[in-house]
Amino acid sequence: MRTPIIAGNWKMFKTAAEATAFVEAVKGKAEVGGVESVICAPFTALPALVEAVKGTTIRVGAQNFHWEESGAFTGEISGVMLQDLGVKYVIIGHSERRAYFAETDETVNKKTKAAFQYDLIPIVCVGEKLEEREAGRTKEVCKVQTDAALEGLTAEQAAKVVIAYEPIWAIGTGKSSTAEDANEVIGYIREQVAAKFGDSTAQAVRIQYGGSVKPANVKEFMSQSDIDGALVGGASLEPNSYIQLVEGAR
Ligand SMILES: O=C(CO)COP(=O)(O)O
Repeated sequence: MRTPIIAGNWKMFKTAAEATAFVEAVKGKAEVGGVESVICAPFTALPALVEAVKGTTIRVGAQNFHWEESGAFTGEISGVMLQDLGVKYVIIGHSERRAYFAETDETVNKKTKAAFQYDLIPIVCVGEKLEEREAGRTKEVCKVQTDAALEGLTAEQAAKVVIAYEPIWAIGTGKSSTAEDANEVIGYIREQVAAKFGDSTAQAVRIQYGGSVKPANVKEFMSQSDIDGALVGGASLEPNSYIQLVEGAR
């Protein structure tokens, strides 16, 4: 049995004070037995967030990091720094980072491997652009990105990775994939994990759907056989909406 995981990706929203106020509002509510609840915040809000979630089951994630432990990398944050704060998850290879910040399959792989050195659970994002979907290349793109991200991991590490399937055309557009389509692609991604690491690893890996998930549609996605949770942008920013997302994953 895979534990469902709802992760809010706050992107470039919320100050430290706003993050603390958010946790005060969702405490005890966005905590549902059998569902993992993770908030991925901007770096500057992480210390406040780690403090605020103490005594709750909510976990804290970052949205990026550098694979080197330290060095002359101006503006970067390393895994050991996140670990030091008490951060438990990190989003890797979000399509916005691939599109605007030169993230590649290679850097995604370096970061995915590095995450395990610092006890960070990677949430690895894959997904196709609109023109790739229209050209019938969705599965091919997801296979290439998944294979590249997981290259060089042990089966034991791969089993702990969370993969987020986020069709790029569905992000922030209000146009979500149908639950059936998302389930088909996610099932295919699981097959790729099985081909690389074996069946038991593939059965353990959690694969989320992301792209315009909201309280009104989360249950539909969660009712699908291969969808183990959601990575949510816009609808994770408001406390009541976030609570409903976590409740919807039960
Ligand atoms: O990019 C996303 C989560 O990482 C999805 O964003 P939206 O939920 O705002 O579509």
